[in-house]
Amino acid sequence: MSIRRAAVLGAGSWGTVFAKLLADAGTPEVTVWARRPDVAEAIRERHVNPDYLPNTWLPPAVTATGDAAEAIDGADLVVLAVPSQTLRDNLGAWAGTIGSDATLVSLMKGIELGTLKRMSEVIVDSAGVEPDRIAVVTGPNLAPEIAAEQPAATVVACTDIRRAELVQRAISTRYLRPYTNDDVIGCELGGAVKNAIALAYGMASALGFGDNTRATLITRGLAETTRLGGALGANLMTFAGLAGLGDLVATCSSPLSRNRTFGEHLGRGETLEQAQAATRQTAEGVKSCLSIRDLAHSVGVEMPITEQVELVCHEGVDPLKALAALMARETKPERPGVPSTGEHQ
Ligand SMILES: NC(=O)C1=CN([C@@H]2O[C@H](COP(=O)(O)OP(=O)(O)OC[C@H]3O[C@@H](n4cnc5c(N)ncnc54)[C@H](O)[C@@H]3O)[C@@H](O)[C@H]2O)C=CC1
Ligand SMILES: O=C(CO)COP(=O)(O)O
Repeated sequence: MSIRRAAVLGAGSWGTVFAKLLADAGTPEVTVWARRPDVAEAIRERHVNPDYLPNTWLPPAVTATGDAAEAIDGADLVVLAVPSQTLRDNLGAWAGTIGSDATLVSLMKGIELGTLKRMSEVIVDSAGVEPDRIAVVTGPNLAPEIAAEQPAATVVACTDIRRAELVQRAISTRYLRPYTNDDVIGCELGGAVKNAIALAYGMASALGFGDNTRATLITRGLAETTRLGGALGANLMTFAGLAGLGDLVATCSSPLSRNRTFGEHLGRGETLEQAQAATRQTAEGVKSCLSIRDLAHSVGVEMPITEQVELVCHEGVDPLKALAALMARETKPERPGVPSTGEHQ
């Protein structure tokens, strides 16, 4: 079985590149929903998204509309590519038009404020679909690099292996190699938390700290992600894979990352508002650091880097002071509570 018609809801960086990917992998009809009619028209008429990817030509199979119902009509694959914090409202308006056996794909990397839900949980709530119909695509996938067809890998996480394999086939190209994974919780947490850690990494970079500091942030960032995952029922091995370490390293090390770039602005002493004005792009970690911190508190897990990122972003704490607070924490074993032998070694 293969996808005949796909809808991609959201014409930002990743949504647009994902539409190209589906077309390159052989989906005959891919319709993008763009919020702005001029963006829909440019994609439809000129096969380019001038705002986000002006230098990427979109294949003929990709078209666009400003009417979400038109994009969704008859689609057997519905891809959600909007900011995490607007998903519930967006999907609430679209849910009734989604086919009863369509597979939903989540590209979002965030945790909802207030409900503390992962994106697939928000989809279940607002579209009223069973979790088995939702596949999460996540991994080290900076949109501009995938647009340029640079080789990369990704993960398709779904509890229904048949649907995971369907999506895997639908995005498998000579430049993207998708792996399946049944650990939806771990894959979504990896994608959401790495954005908060990339903010810290950006701050440290702008403050002039070198590779020891950066490697420490990546490694301890992964440790706190894994702790949260363990408490929420994820498979801990997921965090050593593409959706965990892979995405964390790509996002922290890339100047293309919006989260890292946002962190650099904060590290240079800008306020949240100044950094927002300077970047004008979605940096998911800025809001999700709040919900991730609250989620961690709700299950009694410590996430010191995420907590300090939240303090810098939302309480105006000086990034240098945040770093000093991390360094002054009580000393402890590297893996507290993990036995010296056993499955987690
Ligand atoms: N850009 C990237 O390299 C990657 C992004 N992601 C994730 O994919 C998700 C979407 O990312 P992008 O496409 O890059 O986002 P983006 O910010 O570039 O685009 C978001 C799209 O959603 C639309 N939208 C709909 N309702 C909106 C509202 N109420 N407020 C603001 N925008 C609204 C915007 O018009 C825009 O077309 C995010 O969760 C991001 O973390 C995941 C992998 C790679
Ligand atoms: O998720 C991403 C890469 O996998 C994109 O990261 P940014 O949102 O920080 O650009």
